[in-house]
Amino acid sequence: MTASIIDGKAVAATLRSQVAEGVATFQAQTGRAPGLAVVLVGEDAASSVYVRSKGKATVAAGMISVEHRLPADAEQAALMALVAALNADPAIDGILVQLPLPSHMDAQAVISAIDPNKDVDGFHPANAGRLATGLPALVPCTPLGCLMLLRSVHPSLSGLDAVVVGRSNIVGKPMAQLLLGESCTVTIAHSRTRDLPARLRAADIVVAAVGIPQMIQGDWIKPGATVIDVGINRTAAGLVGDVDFAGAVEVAGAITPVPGGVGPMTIACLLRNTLEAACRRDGVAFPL
Ligand SMILES: Nc1nc(=O)c2c([nH]1)NC[C@@H]1CN(c3ccc(C(=O)N[C@@H](CCC(=O)O)C(=O)O)cc3)C=[N+]21
Repeated sequence: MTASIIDGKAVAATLRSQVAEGVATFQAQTGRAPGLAVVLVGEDAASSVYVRSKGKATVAAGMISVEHRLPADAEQAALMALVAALNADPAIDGILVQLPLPSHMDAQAVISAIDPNKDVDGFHPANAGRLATGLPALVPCTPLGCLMLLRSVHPSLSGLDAVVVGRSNIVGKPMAQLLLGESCTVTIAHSRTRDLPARLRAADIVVAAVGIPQMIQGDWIKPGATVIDVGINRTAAGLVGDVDFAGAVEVAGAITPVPGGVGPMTIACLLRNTLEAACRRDGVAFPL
């Protein structure tokens, strides 16, 4: 069996055009465009890749894109002051502080300082708690994008066995919450999990978010399973995921490529979340 390739670029393009339509309606209703502020502290390779595509996509969707750069040695207080100013800025609907932050900064304190209503990353404890309790929340972009890709393969996920590999606050934990909300039976595996291959061989859905290049082998995949690869690892061989694609594509039913899978969905979902935050702030209907 050879898996079908899930075209994240195409699904993301559709979502982006839906967001652009929603932005036009929002502008007609409110007389303004949604605004997204991205804050970068220092230089990080992954963050720079992300920011390049994101700025273009924000403007293409008809939104206002604002970028703030602080030097790598900036004081925490300077970043906190910037976040406070963006919280108070009526033209800004979404605030994204690029992670990772330099090690002298307290990332959790910064995330907690963002107005939860402008937290388009969905990383604020208020949004994490709302997601976990089933309340309306801004949902982290990467897991939301993964869910949309899964839905493009499985109109219903109810009762399926899902294994999320990775337990980060950014991907693994919110991904597990979303899958639970879809009535999957969810396992979160991580570096201390015993016999990961055996657990994966029982999984209808695998979401790989470990950050180890090509760690998950093809013969760990259940025949016909759907594999979502969140990994973006730069290696000598180029950009690779957390899954050994060449092996897994021979066994899986459907699989995301790297690049062209989850990455483009993360950016499209960021635009979606920015429109959602703007609609909520202005009390107009969110069309998506
Ligand atoms: N607060 C915060 N939120 C984030 O969401 C966040 C962050 N910080 N820090 C950095 C990481 C990284 N990230 C990516 C998103 C999309 C692609 C992406 O679109 N990748 C394309 C192209 C990759 C390429 O060609 O280099 C692809 O996978 O097809 C990559 C990386 C978001 N991040």
